[in-house]
Amino acid sequence: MTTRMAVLGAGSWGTAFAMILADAGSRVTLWARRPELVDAVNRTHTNPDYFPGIELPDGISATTDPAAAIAGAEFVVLAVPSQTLRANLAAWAPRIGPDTVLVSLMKGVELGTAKLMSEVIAEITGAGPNRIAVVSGPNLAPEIVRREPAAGVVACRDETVAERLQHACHTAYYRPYTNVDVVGCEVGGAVKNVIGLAVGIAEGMGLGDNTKASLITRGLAETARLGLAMGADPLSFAGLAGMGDLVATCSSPLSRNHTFGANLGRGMTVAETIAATRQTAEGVTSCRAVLDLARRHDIEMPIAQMVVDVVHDGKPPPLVVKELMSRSAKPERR
Ligand SMILES: NC(=O)c1ccc[n+]([C@@H]2O[C@H](COP(=O)([O-])OP(=O)(O)OC[C@H]3O[C@@H](n4cnc5c(N)ncnc54)[C@H](O)[C@@H]3O)[C@@H](O)[C@H]2O)c1
Ligand SMILES: O=P(O)(O)OC[C@H](O)CO
Repeated sequence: MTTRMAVLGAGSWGTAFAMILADAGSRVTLWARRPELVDAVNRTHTNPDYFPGIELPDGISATTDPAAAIAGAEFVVLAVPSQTLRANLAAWAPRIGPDTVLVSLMKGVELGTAKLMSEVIAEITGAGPNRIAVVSGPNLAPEIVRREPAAGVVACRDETVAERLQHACHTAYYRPYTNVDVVGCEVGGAVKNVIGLAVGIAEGMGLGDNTKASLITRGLAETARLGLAMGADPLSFAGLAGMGDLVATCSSPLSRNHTFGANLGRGMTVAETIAATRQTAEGVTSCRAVLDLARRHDIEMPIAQMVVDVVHDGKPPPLVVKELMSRSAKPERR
């Protein structure tokens, strides 16, 4: 029997992941807020707002009615901005069945609570860890919709559930690996956006590859420090949701976080950069929540601090670079 999937959120990654699921053989109902977009998906099999000219598989249909999308779905895939998930899910939760698996595509931390998306899902729906999964890894949506080969991670504390999801999103161009370390995969995904901003800032300032490689490597060190304090498996940070995603985000002009940082490094103001960014750059808000999380776990995250200083406290990039470089000397493993 064909598996039914709901993807709630028809932005960049929601649309690309719906394509993966449909290419892997499921029937996918994509929920979008705007009737014009729903109409375009159903009539023309395209999402003109995000991927003009890309033909979506026949297995995808769209609706503005979340209840219609959720009804009968084995997996409900959540693809909205991290900061709106709580409110969205509160409205959707009464429609979600007791056996449905909830899948987070999001890479952010909730501002105010410092909660990971899996924690918000558990809190709002009451779902246990065997019904909450996360997809992460180096998955720039514009490359995925061109069906360029990529690998990803599907994480769930229950390995059999992770394997079911793996099967549901395994295609000729998308190779998902299972992982039971949900926290590690989520921390990797959320913090890489913040490091992507930092690398973008450096690039925009005209700094070169030594600077960028140093930020990536020390960024991974601070990601792992936070993850370990939260109970993550250190090996996850050497994997696709850690190093893999960091490399993609920090090297690609397709990354919204990287581009946002580069605009700031070039001298654009935060307001100008926000105006120029049509899509979700999670690190911009999540950097403050990541720092909050670090404080709660008594962890130092100097690069995340530098990003907050620039993005939220208006410090000029050259000043934060100077501050970062004048920190006291220490052993590499601390
Ligand atoms: N784009 C990528 O390449 C990519 C890859 C992996 C993970 N992600 C993650 O996926 C998540 C979603 O990102 P995206 O790229 O799809 O962003 P996006 O900006 O392209 O799309 C977000 C979607 O959410 C909708 N939305 C915005 N505000 C909303 C609200 N208040 N209520 C309901 N819906 C709302 C938008 O209309 C849009 O359809 C982010 O956490 C991002 O980090 C993105
Ligand atoms: O465009 P970004 O910066 O949100 O990054 C997209 C994906 O997370 C890359 O894996």
